[in-house]
Amino acid sequence: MKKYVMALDQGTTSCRAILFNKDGKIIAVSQKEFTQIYPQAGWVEHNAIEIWNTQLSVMNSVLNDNNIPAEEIAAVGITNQRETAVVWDKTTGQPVYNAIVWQSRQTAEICEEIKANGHEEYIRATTGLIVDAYFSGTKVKWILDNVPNAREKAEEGNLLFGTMDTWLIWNLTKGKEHVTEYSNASRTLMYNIKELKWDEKMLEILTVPETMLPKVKDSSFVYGEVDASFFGTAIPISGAAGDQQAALFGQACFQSGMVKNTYGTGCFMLMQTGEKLVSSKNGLLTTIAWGIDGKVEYALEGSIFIGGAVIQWLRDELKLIDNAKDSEYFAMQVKDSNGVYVVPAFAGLGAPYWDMYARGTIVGLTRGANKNHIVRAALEAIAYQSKDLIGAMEADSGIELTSLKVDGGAVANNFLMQFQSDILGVPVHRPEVIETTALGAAYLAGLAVGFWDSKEAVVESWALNKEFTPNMNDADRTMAYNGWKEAVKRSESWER
Ligand SMILES: Nc1ncnc2c1ncn2[C@@H]1O[C@H](COP(=O)(O)OP(=O)(O)O)[C@@H](O)[C@H]1O
Ligand SMILES: O=P(O)(O)OC[C@H](O)CO
Repeated sequence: MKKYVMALDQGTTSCRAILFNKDGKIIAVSQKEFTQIYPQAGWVEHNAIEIWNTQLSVMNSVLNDNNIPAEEIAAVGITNQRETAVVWDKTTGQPVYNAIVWQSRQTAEICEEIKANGHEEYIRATTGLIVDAYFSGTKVKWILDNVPNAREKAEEGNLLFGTMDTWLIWNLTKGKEHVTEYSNASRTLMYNIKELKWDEKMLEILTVPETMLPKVKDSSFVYGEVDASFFGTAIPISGAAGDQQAALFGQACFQSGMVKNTYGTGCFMLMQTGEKLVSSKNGLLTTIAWGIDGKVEYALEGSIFIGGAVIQWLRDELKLIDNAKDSEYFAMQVKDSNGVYVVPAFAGLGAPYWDMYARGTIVGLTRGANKNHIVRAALEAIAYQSKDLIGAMEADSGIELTSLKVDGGAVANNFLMQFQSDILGVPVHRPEVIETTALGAAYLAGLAVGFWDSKEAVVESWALNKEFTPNMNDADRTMAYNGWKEAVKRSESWER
């Protein structure tokens, strides 16, 4: 009897396997971190084989540790860190280079060339994206240009490209399926989001042979089966989406104008715009939310590169805290940040600034500034960055935000949530299940195999955990936010 759907959440810092039951409740979780590789300042890479092994090991442990037979799994759904690009040899299955991570800035020069050649307008209109090292396309070009013999092999048709969904499906099906879906394709800089096909001109600009690219399918679709040799029985792989789009789905944002913000390593705010493709005039991205039954829906997105990662930095590099949770305690020891602002532009700045050369800074330090103020300012920075996006989103969509649905690991922090509500001036709604990314992937997979009948099941399973309401007057809000804008200016263009 099929009792569960297994969601694989292949995130920036860890792999998770999560089992959901029919009510959309979490039954079991297994999670494991993998290595972050920083070959040079501003570069971030992952070992794709380590990611595959880590993902497989958490799939095994979530079943074995909980005595759940694989026969009880109705389907596997995949959600993943987006844009991170891996290129591998299709005969050996070996990557020709590390996966280049979405945060990595090593393709900034390629981006400058593309801009100098006047392609920015075309790229925005065709892909919905901005010319920035963030997206997969320039990463693939970098690998082909820099790895010995890679371009030759690619032109002979021997190399394959994939984002992490594609890489996992290829491995889970033992090399039978080279496939992706709409939401991940829309982050590659190579996909035409209007005509729904790989874009010839983009492939020319990026010098990427089309033979490397996966087939693009619906987000709720049986792509293939987990090979029976892994768990003793074959399991359909029947849903996939980039993690931010999966979270939008898991938050049941099915009507135009609904917004969610996910606070993980980065911080990503998405507004669902239905079948309408809204072009941003304010530094947001246009992206595909998902494709179901051949029908594609769109979203507007504000992408912040460093969200919860600033808290990891306080823990791992500055050693100000022992664990992420402690940040709430220290922030609450002081009544404000004492004029201190942390701008965590460690990987440049994403929306709405799009500055590949910005770098992190702390401003406003005085003799009275202490550890608590810095911890508090780091948390506040996550909320300020999110506020930067709201104005842009309201202007682009013509819809005024009246509340915000949140999810992701960092929303466990009550101080952060309260400050977010204060600085936005609207209520913040935290759901019972904050793993909405995995939940979205589970639903996409379960819908394709009839485990759930319709999207209504997602709406029914959504439950409020806590509402945070604004408790700051307008003058204080304006003053605090103006300080943030000044601080951001100090970080801009630094590396240039
Ligand atoms: N209580 C907390 N307060 C602040 N940040 C937190 C807290 N718990 C987790 N985080 C941050 O949230 C991030 C983990 O969230 P998660 O959704 O698991 O991220 P991802 O999917 O990107 O790996 C980490 O960057 C961590 O520092
Ligand atoms: O690993 P996360 O959850 O911060 O998500 C990364 C994003 O998908 C990058 O675009």
